[in-house]
Amino acid sequence: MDTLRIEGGQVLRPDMTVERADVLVDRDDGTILDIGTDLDADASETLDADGCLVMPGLVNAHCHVSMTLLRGYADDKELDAWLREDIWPAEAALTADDIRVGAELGLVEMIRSGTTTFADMYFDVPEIVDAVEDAGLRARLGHGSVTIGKDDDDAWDDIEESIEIAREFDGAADGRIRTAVMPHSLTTVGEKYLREAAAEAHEDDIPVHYHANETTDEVDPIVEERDEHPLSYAKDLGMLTERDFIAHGVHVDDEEISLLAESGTGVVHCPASNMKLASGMAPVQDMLDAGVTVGIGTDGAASNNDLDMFDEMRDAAMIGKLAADDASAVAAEDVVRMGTAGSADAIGLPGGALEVGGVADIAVVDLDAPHLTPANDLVSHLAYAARGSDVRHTVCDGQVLMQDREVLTLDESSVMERAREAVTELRDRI
Ligand SMILES: CSC[C@H]1O[C@@H](n2cnc3c(O)ncnc32)[C@H](O)[C@@H]1O
Ligand SMILES: [Zn+2]
Repeated sequence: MDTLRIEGGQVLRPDMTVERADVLVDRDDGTILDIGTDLDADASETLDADGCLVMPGLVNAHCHVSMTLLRGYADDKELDAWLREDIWPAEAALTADDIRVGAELGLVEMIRSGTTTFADMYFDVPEIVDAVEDAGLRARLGHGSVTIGKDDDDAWDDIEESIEIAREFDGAADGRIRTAVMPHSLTTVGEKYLREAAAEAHEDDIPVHYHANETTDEVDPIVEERDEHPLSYAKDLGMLTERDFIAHGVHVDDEEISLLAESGTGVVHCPASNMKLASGMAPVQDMLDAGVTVGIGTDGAASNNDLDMFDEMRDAAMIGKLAADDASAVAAEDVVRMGTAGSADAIGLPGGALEVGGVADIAVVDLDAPHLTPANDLVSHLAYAARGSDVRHTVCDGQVLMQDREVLTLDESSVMERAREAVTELRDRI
């Protein structure tokens, strides 16, 4: 058997306790064989975790990974103006090669900061599939459809593309890639298209993922036109089921929180994007109290402006307290759980916890840094003090993606060089 032993570290267990232990991984099937102090001495390969915390790989539950190319391209605007005046015109000029190199750049950033799994909505999805296959991460990918501003034929083509992509690539990369049908939002996709997309997705047991209740500009027109709140509309459309998950969920009222809890629909909280675009403060503690499955996502690098899930957990804790007007709200344990198991549950992928028989998706965090000293409480450090750059090794599906801060699956400097060139040419085209 081909095995990997991560040795000498402290391990974060699913109940948020930390204990001294080694982790033994079966690299043939990518699962955890054992966790303990007396493990079989021989392993095919070892990773040193002395002075480190071994934790589940982080799960970025909502992203547009190729938007790394638009990092810093347009800042300091609210969502609608940002999308219409800057982002959508720039995206119209992106080529398939741009999408590929933007995805690779984002995947390098994720691997470097301990993210092993992500969910992504974009276009030219086959390029993203290839990049994920090479990089070795786990992902739920989908084509984002928009129908406003399109004639009926073009609108149906876009919806059909989302369904076809979801069917074609589900199970790709030895099962590491799963898919979803991804209509962009409840206001940018028309009612009949949403209904059909959800029905077709669910017929094949494929989830639906969309932006919802992100800004008041998005909520108010639905309430005015339909006399119901967006998530009640989504329920009528068949888009609020246990396998589905929404991004943002900022402006949700109590009734909508109950709908989310009853249906089991996941919510991906995107605190940095919500702050940067001044979209609002999501009632995260209320959602947790109601039993909603809440994960965390970075959103794209153009509204964040990085893909570091440690940053995101810290932001989630900070804004969660502000939103609840309660310093005990959205506590350290809560955000670490949301950035790992909560996200994995929301997007319906394995991972998010280190347990025997579970997938070997692991981040090893180097604690030997001034900002992580002293080690009073390691869960507190993960939530409030650690940074993506503290990650020393990243493992996904039993494969080592980064060892001693060297990314093994992608050529980092070549990716960065190609990304710079792509953006020089892109800016000429826009
Ligand atoms: C049609 S593919 C996905 C689409 O979503 C855009 N996008 C990026 N961030 C956000 C956000 O916070 N809310 C809504 N839409 C967003 C992205 O630029 C793509 O066009
Ligand atoms: Zn988004």
